[in-house]
Amino acid sequence: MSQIISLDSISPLGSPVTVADMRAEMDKGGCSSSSCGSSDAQGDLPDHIWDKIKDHPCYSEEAHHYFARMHVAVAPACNIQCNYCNRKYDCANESRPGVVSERLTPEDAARKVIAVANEVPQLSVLGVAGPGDAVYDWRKTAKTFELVEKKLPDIKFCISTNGLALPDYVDDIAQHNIDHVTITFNALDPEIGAQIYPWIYYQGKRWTGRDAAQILLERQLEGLDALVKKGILVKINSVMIPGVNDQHLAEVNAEVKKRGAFLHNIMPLISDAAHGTHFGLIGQRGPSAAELKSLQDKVSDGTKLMKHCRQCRADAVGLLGEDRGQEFTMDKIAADIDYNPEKRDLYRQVVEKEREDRRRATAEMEAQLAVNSVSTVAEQPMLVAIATKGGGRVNQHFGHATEFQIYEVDSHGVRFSGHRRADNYCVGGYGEDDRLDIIIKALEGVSAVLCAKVGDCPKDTLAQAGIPVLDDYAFEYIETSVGAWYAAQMACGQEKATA
Ligand SMILES: C[S@@+](CC[C@H](N)C(=O)[O-])C[C@H]1O[C@@H](n2cnc3c(N)ncnc32)[C@H](O)[C@@H]1O
Ligand code: SF4
Ligand code: SF4
Repeated sequence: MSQIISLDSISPLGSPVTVADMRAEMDKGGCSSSSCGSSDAQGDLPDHIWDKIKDHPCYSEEAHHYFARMHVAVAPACNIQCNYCNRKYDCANESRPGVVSERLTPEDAARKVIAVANEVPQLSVLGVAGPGDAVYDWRKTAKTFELVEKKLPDIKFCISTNGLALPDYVDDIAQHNIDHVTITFNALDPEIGAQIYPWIYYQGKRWTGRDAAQILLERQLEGLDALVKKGILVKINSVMIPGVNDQHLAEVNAEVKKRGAFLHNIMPLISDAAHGTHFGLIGQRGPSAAELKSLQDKVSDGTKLMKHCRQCRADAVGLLGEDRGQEFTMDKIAADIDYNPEKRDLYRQVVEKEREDRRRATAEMEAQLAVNSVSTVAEQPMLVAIATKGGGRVNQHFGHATEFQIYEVDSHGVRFSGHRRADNYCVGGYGEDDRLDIIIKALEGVSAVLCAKVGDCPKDTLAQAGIPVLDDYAFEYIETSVGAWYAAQMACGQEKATA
């Protein structure tokens, strides 16, 4: 069968192959938020590890341009309390971990996975990230995976845990083909841990203070060691809490790296009195983008860092940075539903080609940047913000972006640096003018914004704030666009210097 396939023929969220396709797509006004990341290739990774991560949107920056995750909220119970967590049910419009619209039984969850797989061809990972603890609530987590595995044997399973129950379930985790486990690990020092965890429930007893933190720490390390021994990839989540553990997280990074964690994800504390958490109520602030970046830069020689985490809800669906969960609430899912693999299979074929093309174009651009470099002193990398709705391209209207991908560029190349949220909901703004103020604030330190299209008004307002917004690279690959923009800045600088 010969068939012409483009990513957008499969999903409007993918990256259309031709510029005309892309313009048509944009004109439809698609408004999904974006994906992110810089290319990462196999490098020194052995084949069996690369196979586990190459299509996992959280374990591979490159993959998260193309692949989606879904969380099913089957595990409501938790055995500890964190000062930053409030597990809300029935909440459609808050975007943070622990929040869900509806709790599911394993049977409902399995139906929902099939419904999503039929509609979202990018789907590659099924995760249980609460709203409580996937390992403490193990029976429901395991049952869900058992049911799904029968219908979608190619989907990857992923779980998140605070680690307290973990050592008791490592064998079960391995038996259920779970290749990816996240442990939240906020402190090696029990004095610091005691400021984060008011209590834990362990061996039929409630523990508090330093003792609670010490037990949790020991169980987390035991669980990490056991998983590494079994060859299961472990991601460590650490919540960065200024004045509590921010100065301590470099030590955590060194320890988890030493013990064989695959990735370290240092995430900012999300804190607001309206969330009803202890930290929110006492006014504990989260870190600024600059503080987070400074810590990430400090430890980036250590365990590989995840910088593209979106701190998803426990029922999130879609590419990272978008949440299509409300399209798949249980009232919209048929009682009897069969899986049709056609869209996912087609999508994977197209993505393979697109990824190869992007990698080649990026390598060519980076070689050119190095050739053109005239710098003899250490360069300060420049930051460029990208409006993208996935596919690794500059393909989103400025006005539709609820977040921007931030890339660093210098003559050594283009690197993904993180994302900055700029939506009204997130930062509490109202109205268009307010929104532009919020965006300008969110883009602090950024030298330019690249997008698919921008209106005159926002373009002028951002220009006055010293941030040019350009649509010259519409629908091109992100890395090649950023590289071309940087080369133009350098050429302009040289012209001025010789004039
Ligand atoms: C909701 S938890 C569920 C999984 C598991 N119970 C755990 O804590 O690892 C998922 C992740 O969200 C993080 N999290 C929860 N509330 C947060 C907040 N207010 N700010 C930042 N991260 C938060 C947790 O630390 C954890 O890494
Ligand atoms: S362990 Fe996870 S679910 Fe439990 S309170 Fe902490 S963040 Fe919330
Ligand atoms: S919370 Fe972070 S690690 Fe988990 S699914 Fe979302 S992006 Fe991936």
